[in-house]
Amino acid sequence: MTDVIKVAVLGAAGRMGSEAVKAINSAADLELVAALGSGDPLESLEGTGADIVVDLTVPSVSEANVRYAVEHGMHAVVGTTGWDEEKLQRLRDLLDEHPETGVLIAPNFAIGAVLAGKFAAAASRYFESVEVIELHHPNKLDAPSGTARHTAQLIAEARREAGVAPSPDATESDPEGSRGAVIEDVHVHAVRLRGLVAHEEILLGDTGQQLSIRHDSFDRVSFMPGVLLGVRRVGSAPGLTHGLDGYLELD
Ligand SMILES: NC(=O)C1=CN([C@@H]2O[C@H](COP(=O)(O)OP(=O)(O)OC[C@H]3O[C@@H](n4cnc5c(N)ncnc54)[C@H](O)[C@@H]3O)[C@@H](O)[C@H]2O)C=CC1
Ligand SMILES: O=C(O)C1=N[C@H](C(=O)O)C[C@H](O)C1
Repeated sequence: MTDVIKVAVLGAAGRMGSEAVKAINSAADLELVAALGSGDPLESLEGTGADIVVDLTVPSVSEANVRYAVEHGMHAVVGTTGWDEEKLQRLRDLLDEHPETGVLIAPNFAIGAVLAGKFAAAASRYFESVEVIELHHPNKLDAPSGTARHTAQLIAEARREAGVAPSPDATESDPEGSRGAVIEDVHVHAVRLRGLVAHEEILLGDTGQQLSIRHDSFDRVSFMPGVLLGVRRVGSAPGLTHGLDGYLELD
């Protein structure tokens, strides 16, 4: 019989954390050994024997949580947003000092969202224009979403490699910022609407045609297979993996 993986969830009372607790409790090969909320010190992890920390908290604390895990010999699976290039580089530097440890930073755990990003990047080489729209519930703290940022970066990278120019745009005046955020030359628009969960649409346009690639998470259970995949894989994937696609055979 293979060993059971011991898992600690940070942000366990949150929307994602509470789903993750249920998913881990339902998996025969995983054991939930700690479920921490905002009042609980990280030191409560001591003595739990946790192999993996799952971070589903808020952007302001996620980096410190992951550093603590790595420095205490635990792998980490991270869904929390806010991991910009500076934070990622600091994490790579830390992992260089802990070469056995794995960290997965997953902007989106839903397989459909991962595929939408990959498909959009591939398609964006063949279209003159591309823009990203993300749509979420109004309780979301950050905008644009981590997923939309990641998608824009994948698109920008694919277009750079293919020598595609930035999308044409004749806008001369936009005092209210109607054209959205610009992430590596890709415009990203954020909608917050009661009733929504997590949605992303990538619009690709060229003369006489448009391609739309859309993903909808209607329920947070959509993220759980990805969380469980991360938990099962991170211990055998040392270093930093940015994006769940790093654990999938998609290329
Ligand atoms: N990667 C993915 O697939 C997904 C990522 N997310 C991201 O995950 C994060 C959490 O999202 P939600 O669950 O919707 O938010 P939420 O606000 O419902 O949950 C966050 C929880 O973290 C707790 N918390 C805050 N500081 C803490 C600390 N120091 N230690 C432990 N717990 C702490 C809060 O009290 C709260 O219960 C966000 O950054 C969100 O964007 C959300 C959905 C999917
Ligand atoms: O806050 C959310 O809800 C979500 N956050 C992640 C993001 O910012 O991309 C993932 C998903 O979109 C849901």
